[in-house]
Amino acid sequence: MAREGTEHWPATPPATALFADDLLDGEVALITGGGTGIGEEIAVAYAELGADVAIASRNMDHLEPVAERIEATGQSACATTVDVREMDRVEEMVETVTDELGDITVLVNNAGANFVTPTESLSANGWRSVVGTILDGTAYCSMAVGERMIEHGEGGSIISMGATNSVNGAPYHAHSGAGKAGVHNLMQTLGAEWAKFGIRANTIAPGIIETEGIAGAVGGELPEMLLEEIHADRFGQPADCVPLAVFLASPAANYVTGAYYSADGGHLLPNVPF
Ligand SMILES: CCC/C=C/C(=O)SCCNC(=O)CCNC(=O)[C@H](O)C(C)(C)COP(=O)([O-])OP(=O)([O-])OC[C@H]1O[C@@H](n2cnc3c(N)ncnc32)[C@H](O)[C@@H]1OP(=O)([O-])[O-]
Ligand SMILES: NC(=O)C1=CN([C@@H]2O[C@H](COP(=O)(O)OP(=O)(O)OC[C@H]3O[C@@H](n4cnc5c(N)ncnc54)[C@H](OP(=O)(O)O)[C@@H]3O)[C@@H](O)[C@H]2O)C=CC1
Repeated sequence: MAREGTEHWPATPPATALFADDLLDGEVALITGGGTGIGEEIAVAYAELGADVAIASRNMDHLEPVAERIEATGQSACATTVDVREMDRVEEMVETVTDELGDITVLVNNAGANFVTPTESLSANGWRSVVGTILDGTAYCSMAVGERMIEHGEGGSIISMGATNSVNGAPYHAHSGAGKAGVHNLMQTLGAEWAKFGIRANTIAPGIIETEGIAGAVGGELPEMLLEEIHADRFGQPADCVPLAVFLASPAANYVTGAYYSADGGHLLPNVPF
């Protein structure tokens, strides 16, 4: 089974082959969870298109190599540790990024957590660990960055990673699905409330994207049987999520807020005729 691309569902080309190379000139982007998986792809693509890029997560070992990739494009990088579940740490992160790179104009709430478990086996701490990262983390980062965007007075773009598991519910994803549903609702609220400040807030919902994170979440390899539910007949790659993230950060999306875009190869579309 081809994973990178198939005849009818080819791999998504690199951002530099799709967008003008100065599209994000002058932007300062902060990407939480930017040291791995989808966040890493977005971080490097933003830098290749002219943005200065900050990346933040709990483990500096994840961040340093990506900071080097960002700097290799000629843009400035900032790598700083944070646990997005703690508001004080989030405030420190925003302070550090602003001091090092200037006012943040694009926030990507990409830090995420998941593990697949029967709900009857989920402990309160397990619930908090995932919902805290997904929903509290997205809220804390949006509030801390949004406050500064409002003060700065030049608008901005907030992009959050949702997930298709939040749309219809998904067995064994109680914490993740509920948290991601909250993320989309939060982006809609911020899109409405902060429109008067020129701040846009949108959600990208990846389907099943092959990353080490999801492999860990399902306890190993993605089961091949999942492909039966995906019309594209391949799992997604991190690069499949990048064009939406570039679009939403760019002036091409100047009239787009509160929107929800899936990149899922048709995963949510019915596959039976009834
Ligand atoms: C369609 C796909 C949708 C979305 C996909 C993605 O997001 S892919 C991206 C995915 N990427 C990532 O997930 C990357 C980030 N993920 C992580 O850092 C960890 O996986 C984390 C989410 C557990 C948080 O770590 P941490 O150090 O903060 O926490 P901790 O280790 O201290 O555990 C806290 C509690 O959770 C419990 N628990 C844990 N595992 C299981 C399990 N399998 N089963 C049951 N329970 C489990 C653990 O027992 C404890 O509860 P207890 O015993 O005290 O009552
Ligand atoms: N892969 C998939 O199929 C799907 C992914 N998504 C979402 O896409 C996003 C990226 O996922 P993906 O790239 O697959 O997975 P990864 O596990 O690679 O990415 C998650 C990132 O979040 C960081 N992170 C986790 N917890 C925290 C925390 N408490 N504070 C700060 N950073 C944290 C991790 O870094 P560190 O360990 O250094 O803290 C890591 O870089 C997530 O929001 C995920 O929920 C949604 C649907 C499907």
